[in-house]
Amino acid sequence: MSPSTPEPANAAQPPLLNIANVLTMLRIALVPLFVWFLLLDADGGAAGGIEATNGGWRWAAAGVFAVAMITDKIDGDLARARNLVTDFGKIADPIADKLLIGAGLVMLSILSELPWWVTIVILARELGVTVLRMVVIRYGVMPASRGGKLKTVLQSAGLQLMLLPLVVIAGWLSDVAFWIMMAALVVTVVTGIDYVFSAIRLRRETR
Ligand SMILES: O=P(O)(O)OC[C@H](O)CO
Repeated sequence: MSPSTPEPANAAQPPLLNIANVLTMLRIALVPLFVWFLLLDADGGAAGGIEATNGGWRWAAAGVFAVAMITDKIDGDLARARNLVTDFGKIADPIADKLLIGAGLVMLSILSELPWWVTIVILARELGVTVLRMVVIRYGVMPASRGGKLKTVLQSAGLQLMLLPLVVIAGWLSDVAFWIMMAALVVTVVTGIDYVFSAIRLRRETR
């Protein structure tokens, strides 16, 4: 897990309104739609809760999630290939990922498909790293590390599988989804600690 390399804030920046940043904002805009589709699919469950009916809306929610995660890959690639990397993008991109993945985790816990403790540990790390980024912004921008990117890939893959009505397709895929989510949990915690060291380094280097 290599630590992220803190970067001093860029003086000369590409225009803020560029295709990579627009895709990031689109990803944020897809979050309410994704949650709405999951709610449309849900029905009254045991003990007054709600549970998935695994109907068409669930497929639609899984589709919106897939589209949003594809924009994550595309905006990163575009930003690097066309020199569109901005400080705004470095901060907004991880936030967009966290909103989408956070919404997915909370919804799966509400639907009793993911233990709340998994959701809480991941959300605590994501919130902590976001706050840390804001706190150290006066020293420079702390971009996503390679470990952080791996964490997002594992979280997205686990969530994407869990969002598909796997019980209907093949039960064993539920186990695969669960273990990917456990791997995501471990990488989430380890990279969270790694960012703390990165922030300390960034502060030391710019003092
Ligand atoms: O580990 P973080 O918090 O920097 O997030 C990583 C991003 O989601 C990668 O796109």
